[in-house]
Amino acid sequence: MTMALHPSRPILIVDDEPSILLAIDTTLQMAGLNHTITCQDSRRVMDLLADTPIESMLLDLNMPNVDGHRLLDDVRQEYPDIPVIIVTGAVDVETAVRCIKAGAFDYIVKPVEADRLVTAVNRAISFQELRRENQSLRRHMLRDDLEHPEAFRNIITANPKMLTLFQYVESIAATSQPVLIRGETGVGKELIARAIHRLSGLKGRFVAVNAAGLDDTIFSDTLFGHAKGAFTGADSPRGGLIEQADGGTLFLDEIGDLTQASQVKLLRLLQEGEYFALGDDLPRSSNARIIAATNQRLSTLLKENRFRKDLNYRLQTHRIVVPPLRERLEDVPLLVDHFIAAAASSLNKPRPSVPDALMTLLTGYFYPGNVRELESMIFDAVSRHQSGPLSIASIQAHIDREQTAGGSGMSSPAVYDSGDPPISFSHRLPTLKEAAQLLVAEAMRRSGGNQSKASKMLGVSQQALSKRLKKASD
Ligand SMILES: Nc1ncnc2c1ncn2[C@@H]1O[C@H](COP(=O)(O)OP(=O)(O)OP(=O)(O)O)[C@@H](O)[C@H]1O
Repeated sequence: MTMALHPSRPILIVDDEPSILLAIDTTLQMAGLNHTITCQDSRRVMDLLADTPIESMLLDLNMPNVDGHRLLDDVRQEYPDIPVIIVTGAVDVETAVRCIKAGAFDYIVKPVEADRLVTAVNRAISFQELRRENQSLRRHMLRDDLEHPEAFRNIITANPKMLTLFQYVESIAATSQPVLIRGETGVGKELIARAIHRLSGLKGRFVAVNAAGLDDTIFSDTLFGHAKGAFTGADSPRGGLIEQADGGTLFLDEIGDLTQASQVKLLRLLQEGEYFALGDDLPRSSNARIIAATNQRLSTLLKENRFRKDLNYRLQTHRIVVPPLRERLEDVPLLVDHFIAAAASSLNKPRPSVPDALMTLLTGYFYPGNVRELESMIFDAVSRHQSGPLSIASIQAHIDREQTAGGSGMSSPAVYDSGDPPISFSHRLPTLKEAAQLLVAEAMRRSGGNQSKASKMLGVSQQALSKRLKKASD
């Protein structure tokens, strides 16, 4: 029987003397702290930390090459969350004070007493558990600020902007005014629209219509229905989707694609609550609440006279902008977990684990197709999965394809290519923050996920790159 590893992340022991490494390791193992890594060469420590998330660290001070003081400073700077316990032969008070001032978690003098060592390490583990619990509580507290968190249960996020957006949704859900939801493709606009409907108290149905590519006749027929004989083949009258949304919500997706004629009809519906079925002169009335969505910039369409000002004005009462996934990369690990569980259950497979390198790749990607793209990458990877951790291959191949093809061609704000010239932008320039994320993602892709190579390409230290990737995934 294999024993469970404790703690879940390893304890790193750094000392240049093999006999001391062995003694400390054995003491910890005997106390049930069996998840350890030992390192005799202090020059390797920062690389090791970049590759492996650790729980806590035991650090000798007097070592050749990089001494413990310098390492303590570097670790505190790059990984301030890791508790560092100094284990040293130096008994003088000044050294101890200097280490504690530099941020050491504890200070133990050699020869090491087993009890003292085990207590210190256990304290560091409890400290880490408390810190993680705090983080998770903070996430929940943000949700606790909501009156009806259950309305958003299928929207996975820990992003403060999204949670503020949920609060706004709660405050406007019960009004009868239209709502306009903007955001790139696949960010979850329809999920938000459904949450609004759930919170609205409306008894009718939620009916979704996608206006993309519909000419005025098809749009009108789909939405408003037709009278008998309205056109060839209209042998009997038929109600449109607006009838099905009576007393409920009509979700009109891709309204930026509406023809001018359809825009006039939508405006009438919004202003008067009236519409005409095709081939009918008598107006009918509707009490459906309208939620419209678009992934286009209406300001651009307005300037180009492709969207009516009066319609835009009518839609502006309640506006919601859903941030793209690349601006809330902290959601990626949560979404990955969620989609892996969903995919494993729908494909009737055991849940594979996610290797760190895969998570690093995923948290450095630009996501032109946002959450939908992540969802389909994960489903694809799980469906190909045989055994062991989830393979990086299909996801890496997807990212490579997207990047060499210059994005998905959807509403990708920046399209770039791995050949020369290296970067070209489509609809708008990315912000500096986006451009930095883009470069990091590209370097990680070109280096096959190798941080050391990627950091050289980017001209930053591996620690700086690792910090950036970690920040994105925390
Ligand atoms: N935060 C989220 N948590 C879980 N699933 C999500 C989240 N956001 C989006 N999804 C999933 O991603 C997919 C796309 O979401 P949705 O259709 O709501 O996006 P959209 O912005 O309306 O896209 P489009 O503009 O292309 O119509 C859906 O399968 C949805 O369930």
